[in-house]
Amino acid sequence: MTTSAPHHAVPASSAAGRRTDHPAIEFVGVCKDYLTHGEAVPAVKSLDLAIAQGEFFSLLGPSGCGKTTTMRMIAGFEAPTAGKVFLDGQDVTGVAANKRDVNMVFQSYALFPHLNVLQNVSFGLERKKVGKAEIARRVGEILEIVSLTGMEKRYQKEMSGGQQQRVALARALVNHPRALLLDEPLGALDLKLRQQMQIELKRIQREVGITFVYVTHDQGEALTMSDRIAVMNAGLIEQLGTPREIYERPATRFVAGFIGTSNIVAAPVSRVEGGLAVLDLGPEERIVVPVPASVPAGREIEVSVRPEKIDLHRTAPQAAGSVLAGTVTEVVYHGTSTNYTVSTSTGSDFVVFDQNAHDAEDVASRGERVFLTWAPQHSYPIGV
Ligand SMILES: Nc1ncnc2c1ncn2[C@@H]1O[C@H](COP(=O)(O)OP(=O)(O)OP(=O)(O)O)[C@@H](O)[C@H]1O
Repeated sequence: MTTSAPHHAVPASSAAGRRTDHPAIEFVGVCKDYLTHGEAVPAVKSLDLAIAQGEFFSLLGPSGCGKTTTMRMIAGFEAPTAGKVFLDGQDVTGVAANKRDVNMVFQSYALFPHLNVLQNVSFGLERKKVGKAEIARRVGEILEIVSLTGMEKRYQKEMSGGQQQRVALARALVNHPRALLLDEPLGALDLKLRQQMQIELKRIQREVGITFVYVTHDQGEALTMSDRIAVMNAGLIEQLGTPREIYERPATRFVAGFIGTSNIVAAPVSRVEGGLAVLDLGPEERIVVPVPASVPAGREIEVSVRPEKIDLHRTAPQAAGSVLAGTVTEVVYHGTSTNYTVSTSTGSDFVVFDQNAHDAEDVASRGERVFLTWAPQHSYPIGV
């Protein structure tokens, strides 16, 4: 096993009883090329990343962006073409997968069909020759955490998909790995069960205190469960932050478009007043957005605003912030909200989510002229 001097220090914390001054997982200048038909094709390009002890960390991005490759390099199933991988401050770049003390959970549960729940979860500990009483204690504890107490005698075919995934989780957690890697583990479940399991997974992670690295292309899933998210695109991290930071302040156009729905307008700054840029779009139409002092009048910027931040009016409003006029082209009733598409003079269609808190006669109809307003702090410039 190759080891190096401790890498660099972060505040001490504990995960599964482990105390260390290092990130649970760290990538330094990691690149991964795959050799395809004699040609090196980059899958991960220069990744620097530190995942804290006990963190629920998600890698989020579209198909082919390099999420699974990144995960496989943590597990040791792939070796980086360049750079180093550290676990708890220890250089594991050349260490075999079975010596890394990380476990993986996949979409397919890969349970032993001829073993019951108890036997499936005990299997790894028995192979490690852990004592019978200790196995019973640890298995009992983990089955309680994943809410499977009472199902010890069941076989795979006698359980629902969600229950099978809990067994797979219990089996992966029972020997207290340094980190648990989860690759789209809820992909096979239907929507309702998936949403239940998202909340359950977060609770389980909090209870066991083990670092979870979660791979998904589902932004809702990542926003619901993660402490932090790395949004990946074409082998690079586009943005790394808390769910709120990623959603409220997408750093790039890609992130703004990939996470939720964004309305984006590009226009020159007419003037800057007290930290707010005003983009005049017509006699009564303007966008008002906070900008840093470095943005001068005359510069074209892209401004983004989320659909739920916009108020829709059927008569011209008196508003201090942004005002746009437009025509409703689409009205879709969603139960909790009505979603409007509004064609505006900016050349972009705007999407507005209107909470259904008012009477049915207040709903605007297709073809109607409407006004959109939102507060300055609810829009932000992209990449400024
Ligand atoms: N073994 C391999 N050989 C050659 N190319 C590969 C191999 N594995 C992955 N790739 C390529 O590397 C890139 C990243 O793949 P990766 O599986 O990491 O993406 P992903 O984000 O996990 O995608 P998905 O969500 O579809 O699983 C893709 O372009 C993929 O085609």
